[in-house]
Amino acid sequence: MAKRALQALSLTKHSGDIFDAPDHTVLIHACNTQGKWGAGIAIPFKDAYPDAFNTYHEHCLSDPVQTGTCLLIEPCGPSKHWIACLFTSAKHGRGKDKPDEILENTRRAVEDLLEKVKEAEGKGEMVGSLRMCKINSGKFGVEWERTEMVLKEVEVKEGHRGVVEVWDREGDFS
Ligand SMILES: Nc1ncnc2c1ncn2[C@@H]1O[C@H](COP(=O)(O)OP(=O)(O)OC[C@H]2O[C@H](OP(=O)(O)O)[C@H](O)[C@@H]2O)[C@@H](O)[C@H]1O
Repeated sequence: MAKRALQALSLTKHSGDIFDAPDHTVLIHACNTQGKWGAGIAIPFKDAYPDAFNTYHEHCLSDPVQTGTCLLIEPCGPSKHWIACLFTSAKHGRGKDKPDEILENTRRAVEDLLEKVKEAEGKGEMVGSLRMCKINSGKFGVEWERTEMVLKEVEVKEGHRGVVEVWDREGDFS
C-alpha cells in the first residue's frame, strides 16, 4: 500500500495582541537556554506569567538545556494559558546563535512542541490553539520570512497538530 504523504505545518496569520487569547491557548515564544526573559516579548511574558517564568528559569538551571527542544509549561494562574518556550538559541544578546543555527533549532523545537502537545492531549488535558509571535524576528535577529519558510517545512506526524497561528500586533507579515 502506498505510504500516506506527510502533511506540512500550516500557518494562519492574525493581527492583534497574542496575549488576548481564550483559556487553554498555547502561547509560544523563542527563548535562550540561560534562564533569562529579559527583553522583547519575553518581558510581558514574565510580567503576566511569573509562575511560568519560574518554571522556565528552574528548567534552565537544573539541567543544561539543549537547543532545538521545547519546554511546554502547564497552565498556571487565572488565564489558563499554556506557555511554550522554543529553545532556538543557547545564548542571547551578542552571543546568540547564528541565524542558520537558530533556524535549525527552530525546526527541531517545533517538532518537539507538536509531540509534547500530543502527549498532553493524550493525558486528557485541555489544549487550545497554538499561537506564536513572529519568533526569532526581534532580538534574535532572523528575518521572519526565513523562520516562516522553516515552519512551513515542519512535517506533521500522526496525531500532531497541523496548524499554528502567528500573531503580530500590527499585522505586519511582510
Ligand atoms: N511587548 C510586546 N508585545 C507584543 N509583541 C512584541 C513585544 N515585544 C516584541 N514583540 C514582537 O515579538 C516578536 C519576537 O521578537 P522578540 O525580540 O521578543 O523575540 P526573538 O524571538 O527575536 O528573540 C528571543 C529572545 O529575546 C528575548 O531577549 P533576551 O534573550 O532575554 O535578551 C528573549 O528572552 C529571547 O531570548 C517580534 O515580532 C516583536 O515585534
